[in-house]
Amino acid sequence: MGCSHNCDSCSAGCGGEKSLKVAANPAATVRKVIGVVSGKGGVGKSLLTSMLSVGMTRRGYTCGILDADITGPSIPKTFGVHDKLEGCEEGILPARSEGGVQMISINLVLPNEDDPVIYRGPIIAETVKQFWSDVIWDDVDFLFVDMPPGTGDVPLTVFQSLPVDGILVVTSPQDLVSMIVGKAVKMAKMMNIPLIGVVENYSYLACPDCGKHIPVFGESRVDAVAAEYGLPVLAKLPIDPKLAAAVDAGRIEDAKLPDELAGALKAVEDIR
Ligand SMILES: Nc1ncnc2c1ncn2[C@@H]1O[C@H](COP(=O)(O)OP(=O)(O)OP(=O)(O)O)[C@@H](O)[C@H]1O
Repeated sequence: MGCSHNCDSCSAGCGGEKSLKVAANPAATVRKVIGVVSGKGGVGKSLLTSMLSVGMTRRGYTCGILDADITGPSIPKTFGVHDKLEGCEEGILPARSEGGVQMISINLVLPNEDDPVIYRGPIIAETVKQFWSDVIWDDVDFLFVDMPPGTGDVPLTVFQSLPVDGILVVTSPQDLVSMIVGKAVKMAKMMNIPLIGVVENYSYLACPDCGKHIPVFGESRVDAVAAEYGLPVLAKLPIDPKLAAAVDAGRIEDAKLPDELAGALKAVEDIR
């Protein structure tokens, strides 16, 4: 039998290694929690998180985003959400995009969106935990957690504290793919978190005149590396200026998502 993470009511006698899992808000319902991680900044992790939520919402699921990138939050802006969060006696109510994506982000709490977040590590970790324990997620099928890059404090907190059902690793052709995927695989294994697969972003640019695929950041090596770790490559996403413009305008929900995203959406759907 798997660990229930409740040592108080368990008789397994496994040595008393207490679970660090944090209980969700009693009024919240979240069916699956998916982490989106990357080895370094700027590879498109937040855009992928947003597109997965939009894509799964279009497939009829209720989606939420927990923006765990506390010092570099970008999710609300991508969805054009600027209202401050509200609460009730039971907890914090997530903000909602026009399309119904629920979200929580430090940017929805700060007096001004461009205020910097100057928190010490332990405060950042507590904030992320509160985004789980205090928020009344409303009947969410898939909660995507946008993680800061790397394998630092916040990913560790998320993996230890939240019931993560799987993670997606985002890379770019430029990345030191082998090392980055290797680190993510090892961390996930150490923390007993299933790896769903790898998504390569910035794979190519389609020439607007002839449609030829130009590998702007070099030839991809993601297939060989993913195979080495027994992981599927779920998508190779193009550089798409229209997507960048939609993000900048806060209109990601109006954007045409790349066809290549279908593999990643299916992989998420399959973990139901
Ligand atoms: N495939 C793409 N086509 C066009 N623009 C993209 C693409 N992927 C990402 N971008 C743009 O590149 C910028 C960086 O992307 P994003 O913020 O998603 O990266 P990130 O990995 O989350 O970065 P950080 O580590 O800072 O959180 C954004 O402006 C985003 O809109």
